[in-house]
Amino acid sequence: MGKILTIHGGVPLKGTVRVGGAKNLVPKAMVASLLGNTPSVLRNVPEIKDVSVVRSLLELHGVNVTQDPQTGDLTMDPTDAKSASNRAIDAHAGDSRIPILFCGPLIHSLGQAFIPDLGGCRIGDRPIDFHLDVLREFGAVVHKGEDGIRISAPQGLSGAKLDLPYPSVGTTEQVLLSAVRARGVTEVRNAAIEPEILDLIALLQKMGAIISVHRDRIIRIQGVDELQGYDHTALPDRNEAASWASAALVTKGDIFVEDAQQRDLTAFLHVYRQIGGEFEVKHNGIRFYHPGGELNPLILETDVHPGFMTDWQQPLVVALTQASGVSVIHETVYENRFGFTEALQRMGATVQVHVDCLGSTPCRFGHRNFKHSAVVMGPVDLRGTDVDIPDLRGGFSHLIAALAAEGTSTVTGIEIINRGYEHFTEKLISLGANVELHEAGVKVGS
Ligand SMILES: CC(=O)N[C@H]1[C@@H](OP(=O)(O)OP(=O)(O)OC[C@H]2O[C@@H](n3ccc(=O)[nH]c3=O)[C@H](O)[C@@H]2O)O[C@H](CO)[C@@H](O)[C@@H]1O
Ligand SMILES: C=C(OP(=O)(O)O)C(=O)O
Repeated sequence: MGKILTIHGGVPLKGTVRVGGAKNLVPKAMVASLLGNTPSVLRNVPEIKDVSVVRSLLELHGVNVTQDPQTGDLTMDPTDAKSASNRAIDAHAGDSRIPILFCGPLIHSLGQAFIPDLGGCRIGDRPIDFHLDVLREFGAVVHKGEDGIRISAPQGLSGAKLDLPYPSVGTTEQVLLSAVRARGVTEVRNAAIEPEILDLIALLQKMGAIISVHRDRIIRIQGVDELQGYDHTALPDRNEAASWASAALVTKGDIFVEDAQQRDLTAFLHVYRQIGGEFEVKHNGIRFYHPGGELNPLILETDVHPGFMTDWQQPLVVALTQASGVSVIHETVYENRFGFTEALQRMGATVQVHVDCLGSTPCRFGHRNFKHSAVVMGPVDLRGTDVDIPDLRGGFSHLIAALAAEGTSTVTGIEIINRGYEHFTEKLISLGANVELHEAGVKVGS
């Protein structure tokens, strides 16, 4: 039986939380360790589900993974890498999106890869066509089976000239992790340039990779025969930081987010200030707080970096339910990221979702049946209710709405939160939240 979180709302969250290493970098950095011929050391590793899934997959492939009990730093030694049985790999079907990134490294070290069905948040169809297309351009052969995808490269991987249909984060990572040891030069146009991608490039550069980043989203990679292990400290999780910032605004609180980095949050901070949230950038983090008074509504579009990150959208929508007036949000990255607003409406929020592109940039989802724009009217008084967490950020949004609401909420599916927020309940309690966690009828923390 899963855990149940009971939330007694109405308490402003106040105090300090430290964000861990980025969920959207750390598991990929772990995959990169397979490319080296000596051990890699990864620091600032969060205790989240994707890390344990990738650790298990690395171990199945013969990588010796050890963790420092004090610091949590991971050492990954790939010198005895070996093929794993499809059946063992398939036990991780549906757990995470990261397995698709094993393709290049496994082909380089073992000649082939088997990829189980992917997991991740259900916020759209999330196809992997771009990934498979670029792998084919590198010379890989893709066999789609009932249980997963088998990829081989009888002639090895060769550099390619690529132009992505969209600056996909995962596909850009696929290109990097495949091209660094491919024969010859790769050039990728329309690449993603998110901070986590640049951190992955930094780490690959430490391994000996030859990579240059150019203007207009162009990345060039000169393949090399061998790479060494790396010693790298993961960048802090900007999405966790933005989530806590929204929590401060929604609960009328004051949260110091230790290790939050301004340079990775510029677009978020700009919007936060427009709404009427206050922040103070310090040498070791950022303080986020509600200054009192009314919040302002706004018009917002999510976009690829350096735009407003889609993973910030869901928690911020809760803050917009507290703004005085009408806000319009156009989600241009995922076609189905407003499902979470149904529970917000049950809590008293006024949110309408539309299939039209309600923004200045017509997106890939316009004139199709995707409810990818939202109109939010505020301010409203939120009231507690029962919620079942649908996905990572939608779940965080429900939790902060419940924390701000009048009355009690009962939350199931809380395990999903562990995909992106380490020690979540402990952090909430340290911020003064009035919550109780029950497991199979037993209270385990309050
Ligand atoms: C583990 C991880 O890092 N997850 C992040 C990563 O996801 P992920 O790497 O999956 O996201 P992508 O940037 O690839 O996806 C962006 C868009 O491209 C589409 N697409 C992508 C690949 C493909 O083969 N075909 C295709 O159509 C997707 O459906 C989506 O609509 O970047 C997203 C966008 O910043 C973030 O929200 C996720 O938190
Ligand atoms: C969409 C997200 O993650 P994933 O790509 O791992 O599903 C997220 O972190 O909000």
